Amino acid sequence: MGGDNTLNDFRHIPRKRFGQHWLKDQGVLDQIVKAAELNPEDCVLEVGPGKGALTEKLIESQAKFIQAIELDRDLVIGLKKRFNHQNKFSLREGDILSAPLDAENGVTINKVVANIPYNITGPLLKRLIGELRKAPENSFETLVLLMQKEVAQRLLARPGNSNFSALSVRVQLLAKCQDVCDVPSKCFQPAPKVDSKVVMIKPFASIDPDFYEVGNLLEKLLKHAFAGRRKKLRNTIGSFVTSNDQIKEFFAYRGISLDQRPQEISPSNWFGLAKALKETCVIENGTFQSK
Ligand SMILES: C[S@@+](CC[C@H](N)C(=O)[O-])C[C@H]1O[C@@H](n2cnc3c(N)ncnc32)[C@H](O)[C@@H]1O
Repeated sequence: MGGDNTLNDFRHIPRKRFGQHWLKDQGVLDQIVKAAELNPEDCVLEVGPGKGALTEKLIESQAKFIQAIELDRDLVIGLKKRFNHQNKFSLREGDILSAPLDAENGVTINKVVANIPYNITGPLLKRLIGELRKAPENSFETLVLLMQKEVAQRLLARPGNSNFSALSVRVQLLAKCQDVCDVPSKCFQPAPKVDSKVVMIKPFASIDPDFYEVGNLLEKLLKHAFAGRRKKLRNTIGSFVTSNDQIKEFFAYRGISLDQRPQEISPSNWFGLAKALKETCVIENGTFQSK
C-alpha cells in the first residue's frame, strides 16, 4: 500500500504518557488480524492507530470499514496523510475513553482490534465490555487486544491459578477470553519494560438485565474477599455466611467451603453467591446483615 509503511515515515518522538510502543513484528501484526477473522460485513474500531502499522493490515483485510480513534494530535496529521485517500477508513481525533463509539459513516462497529495503550487498560476494558454493575454502550462481537501480559494472564486465568483475581471473575462473567499469542517486548520500538500478549475477547451476546442488579452486590463482595486473597473465606466473608441458613445451603449445594480462598471460587459460584445474598441480606454500614 503506497510503499509508505515503515515506522519512520513521519518523525515523532514516542510519548510515554500515551503508552506509545510501535509494534514492528510483522508476524504478530498478522496474527492479530487473523484472530479477528475479518469478513466483508465487519466494521472495525482501532484504538490508537499510532503510526499505522496495524491500520495498514486492517485496511488490506476483507473488513468493510475501519474507524480509528487516536489521541495524539501529531500522529493524526501523519495518519491522515497516509490513509485518508482510503474510502474504507476514517480517523477520529479523540480519547477512546470518551469519544463516540460509532463509525463516522454510520455503520455499526462490531469488532475492536487494537494494540492498546497499557496505562488505560482498566477503564478501556470497562468501556468496551461493560462492568458487573453496568452494561456496555455498544455490544461488540469480538475484541482482539494486545495488552500487558500480566493483565492478559488475569483475564485468562482459571480458578485455582495464581493469576485468578477479581478481574478474572469480572471479565469471565461478561465474556469468553482466549489466548492468541505471546508478544515479547523486543517486538516493539521502543521496547516496553514488560512483555505482552494478544487476547481474543467475545462478550456474551445476551446478558439478563437482572444480572446488573446482582452485579452491583457482587462487585462489593469481590472487593471484600479479594482484599484478603490469601485469607480463607471464613476470615473475610465468613460471618454473614455462617449466620444465614440459605447461604450455608448454597455453599453445601455448590460444594464450596469456607476453608477455600477467594481465587479458588469459580466466576459462576461467585455470581451464585451474590444472587443468594441479594435475596437474603442487606448491606448496612458496609457489612452484610440478614434481611
Ligand atoms: C501501544 S501504541 C499502539 C500504536 C499502533 N497501533 C501500533 O500497533 O504500533 C498505543 C496508541 O494509542 C494512542 N492512545 C493513547 N491513549 C489514547 C486514548 N486515550 N485514546 C485514543 N488513543 C490513545 C497512542 O497515542 C498510541 O498511538
